[in-house]
Amino acid sequence: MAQYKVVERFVSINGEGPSAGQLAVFIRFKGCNLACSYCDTAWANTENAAFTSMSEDDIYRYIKETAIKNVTLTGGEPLLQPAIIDLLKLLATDEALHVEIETNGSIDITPYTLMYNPPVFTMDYKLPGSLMESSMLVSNFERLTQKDTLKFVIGSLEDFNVARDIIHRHALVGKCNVYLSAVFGQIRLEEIVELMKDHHMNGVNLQLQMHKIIWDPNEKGV
Ligand SMILES: C[S@@+](CC[C@H](N)C(=O)[O-])C[C@H]1O[C@@H](n2cnc3c(N)ncnc32)[C@H](O)[C@@H]1O
Ligand SMILES: Nc1nc2[nH]cc(C(=O)O)c2c(=O)[nH]1
Ligand code: SF4
Ligand SMILES: [Mg+2]
Repeated sequence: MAQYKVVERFVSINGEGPSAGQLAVFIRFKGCNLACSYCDTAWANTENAAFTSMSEDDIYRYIKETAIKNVTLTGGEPLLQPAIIDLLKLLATDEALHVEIETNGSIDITPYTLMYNPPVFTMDYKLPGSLMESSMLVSNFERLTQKDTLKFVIGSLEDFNVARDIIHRHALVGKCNVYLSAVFGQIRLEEIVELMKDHHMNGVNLQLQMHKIIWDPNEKGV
């Protein structure tokens, strides 16, 4: 059975995305192919980050032990785990679970959208301030459905303008959820709201990272 590198696992309220405010069990995988300027989990992406090697069965057993229905797979970049499709297929057999995956927009999600009972995707589009925009795979937009979310993490006016242009050009509102989030501590939330008002951004959600409000923003495992 395949092994997965898990850097942390915990139960918390989901602070982000379409299930924000609900309890979720989090599995955070090691390693990422990008290096966003603002990454709040860069520690999980270093070569020497401590991890637990877990099989699909180990992960599934842990999830069931928590008795929590919502599962969030994150990282690092979860789609880099070589056998992630096997884990997703195992979790998909359990209709009682609601599985979400956070992915960075650089990896083709097609195989994971075509499977039986696919997970809910929150996919980032990395904006200029991340310094990772050139890695974005725009073809992924076509794979997102109404249950999925395309998310833009904004750190500047330039980021906002690029996000707005992409939302408009690809007619994303109505195709999937569209979320704007702030690079934590880098831009005032009022500024984003004013920009949303100025540009009549109907159907777009501003999301806060609730866990960074509830707990110390640098706290792990929450
Ligand atoms: C740590 S990433 C892991 C999943 C995947 N690698 C990705 O980037 O989507 C989870 C989410 O946290 C967001 N994030 C990371 N650092 C952040 C920060 N400093 N402020 C706001 N959001 C941040 C990412 O943009 C992403 O949406
Ligand atoms: N509470 C909490 N909710 C989250 N939603 C997405 C997270 C992530 O790091 O992907 C996250 C996280 O790290 N903590
Ligand atoms: S893609 Fe996600 S995990 Fe990777 S560096 Fe960017 S925010 Fe961090
Ligand atoms: Mg996080």
